[in-house]
Amino acid sequence: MTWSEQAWAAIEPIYQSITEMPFILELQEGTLPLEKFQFYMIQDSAYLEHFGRALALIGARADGIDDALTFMRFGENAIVVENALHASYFSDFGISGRSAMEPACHHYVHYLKSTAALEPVEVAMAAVLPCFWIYKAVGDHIYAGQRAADNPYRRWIDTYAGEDFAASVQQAIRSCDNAAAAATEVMRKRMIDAFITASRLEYNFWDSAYRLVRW
Ligand SMILES: Cc1ncc(C[n+]2csc(CCO)c2C)c(N)n1
Repeated sequence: MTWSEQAWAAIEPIYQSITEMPFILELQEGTLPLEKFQFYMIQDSAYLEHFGRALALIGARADGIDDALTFMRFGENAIVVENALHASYFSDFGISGRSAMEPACHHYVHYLKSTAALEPVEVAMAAVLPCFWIYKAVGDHIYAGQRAADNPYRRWIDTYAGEDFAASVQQAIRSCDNAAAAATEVMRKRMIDAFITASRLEYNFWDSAYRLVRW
C-alpha cells in the first residue's frame, strides 16, 4: 500500500462525515442559506491567502527543485484563486471587503503555518494535502449528485470538479508519496497524523460556516 492509500484509508470516516454534512448536502441541492455561504466565502478568502503563504514556505523548504517549484506554484495559485474570488463571487454574493478570521479558519491557518515553519517538510506536505484531495473528492461527489439546474452555487462546484484541479491534486499526492518513500517509518506515521489533523480541520471549517461560529 502506498503512503497516500494508507493516508486516505485513515481519513475515510472523516471524509464520509463530510459528505453527509448539511453544508455539503444543501450546497449540492442549492438550498444552502446565503448567509452561510457568505460566511464560508469570507473565511475562505482569508484561508486562501494564508494557505498560499504556507505552500510557498513549504516550497522554500523542499529538498528537491521539482518539489520547490511545485509548491511555489501551488502557493501562487492559491493567491490567484483568492483574487478571483474577490473579483467575481464577492460581488455576485453581496460580500465586500476583508474580514477577520473566525475560530475555525484561524485554527486551521495557524496549524498549517506553524507546521510549514517548524515541522519536517514532509510532515508539512502531508498537512496541506487534505486541502487538495478532500476538495477534489467533495467536488466530484457534489458534481455527480447535483440535480438542481439553477443551483446558485454551481460555479463553486464546477471549480473543484475540473480537470486542471485534478492534475494539481495528483501532483500533490505524488510529492507526498515520494517524500514518504524516502522517509523513516516514524516520519511516515507523523505524516499520517498531520493528514488526519488537517482533515478534521477541513470538517470543522464547513461545520463552523454552517453554524456561523464566531468568536
Ligand atoms: C478551507 C479550504 N480548504 C481547501 C480549499 C481548496 N483549495 C484552496 S486553494 C487550492 C489549490 C492551491 O493551489 C485548493 C485545493 C479551500 N478553498 N478552502
